[in-house]
Amino acid sequence: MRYIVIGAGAVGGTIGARLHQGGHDVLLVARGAHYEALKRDGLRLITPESTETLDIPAADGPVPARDDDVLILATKSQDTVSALAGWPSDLPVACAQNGVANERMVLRRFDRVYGICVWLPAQHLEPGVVAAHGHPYSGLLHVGRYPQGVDDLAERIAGDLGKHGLVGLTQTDVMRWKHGKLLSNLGNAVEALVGHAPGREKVVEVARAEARALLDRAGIAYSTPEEEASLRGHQVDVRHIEGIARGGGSSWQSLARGSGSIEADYLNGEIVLLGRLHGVPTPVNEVLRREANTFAQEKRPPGSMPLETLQALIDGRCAA
Ligand SMILES: NC(=O)C1=CN([C@@H]2O[C@H](COP(=O)(O)OP(=O)(O)OC[C@H]3O[C@@H](n4cnc5c(N)ncnc54)[C@H](OP(=O)(O)O)[C@@H]3O)[C@@H](O)[C@H]2O)C=CC1
Ligand SMILES: CC(C)(CO)C(=O)C(=O)O
Repeated sequence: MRYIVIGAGAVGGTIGARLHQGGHDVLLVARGAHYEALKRDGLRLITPESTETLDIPAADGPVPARDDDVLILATKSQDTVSALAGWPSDLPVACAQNGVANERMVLRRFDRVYGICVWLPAQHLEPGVVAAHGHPYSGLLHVGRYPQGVDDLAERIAGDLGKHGLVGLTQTDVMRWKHGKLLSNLGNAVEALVGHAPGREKVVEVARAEARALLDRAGIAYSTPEEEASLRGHQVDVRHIEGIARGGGSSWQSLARGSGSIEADYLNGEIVLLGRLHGVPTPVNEVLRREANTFAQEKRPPGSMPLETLQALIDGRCAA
């Protein structure tokens, strides 16, 4: 089997590197300066244990497909549709992404779709260089067929992911795990806006409570942090890699790179969408979605909004 990792950034780069180290055939798909660096110098993976430069083939777009290809999609959700353009729709696609919208978007064009719930703290440091902060494993990945079930390919993908540096598990209800992860990722926008300001956890908790109430009302199941933690256990302890200040999670990194877009429409925005579908107001997640998008569009630095400003915007919206 050949794993084609589309979007070989923080998560995709780490997954591609770990699969390659586990002895699998891997192709990394990237673009711009990152692609040029991968092609010229290989992928440098920095972990708490070691730094290795891996010679993994790279491409900057679709290549002639093989029967045994599996696409691992690891772009931000806003790039899902464009990143898959040109890839044959008879290939299986596994979405190693946050949020719960990707699998459905992909299923419009591809009939074999898998969800991967990704617990893998990682950072795309510069072109060609990725850091994965988990120790002793870089990440825990739950794999399942979308919308539900486990088939032979899901077993194979989980097994292959688990061969080197990652923990791969199958789940018959992978979207339940991804909804649990979505609740956790509602904090991404808060971190991107106010950084690690003391007291920010209160805002995050209000956003999560708003979302949990909505998921309950909509009858959507989600894994709990306790369930997740009991599986993750000590397998993915986040270590500060010497000499690398982590900064923040994936949304924080989008702002730090000045990429002009952020995943908020698919994280807090997923709650806003669901609220609209069910006629339930979601003022807290609405403000977080809107402000994160504004920050990204205006290329404002991460963490530069005072917590008091964010709190006042939320209070104002809740009172309206
Ligand atoms: N980083 C983390 O710690 C974690 C992230 N996640 C989730 O994983 C997913 C990926 O996040 P992350 O790895 O952080 O994101 P990154 O931005 O680091 O990586 C995504 C990569 O996809 C590339 N890309 C986008 N469109 C295309 C395209 N058409 N062709 C080729 N490459 C493309 C981007 O290129 P460019 O830079 O040019 O846009 C970027 O290099 C997200 O859903 C995120 O929420 C989940 C758990 C942890
Ligand atoms: C919080 C974290 C790192 C968990 O893996 C994540 O999901 C993200 O950065 O988006």
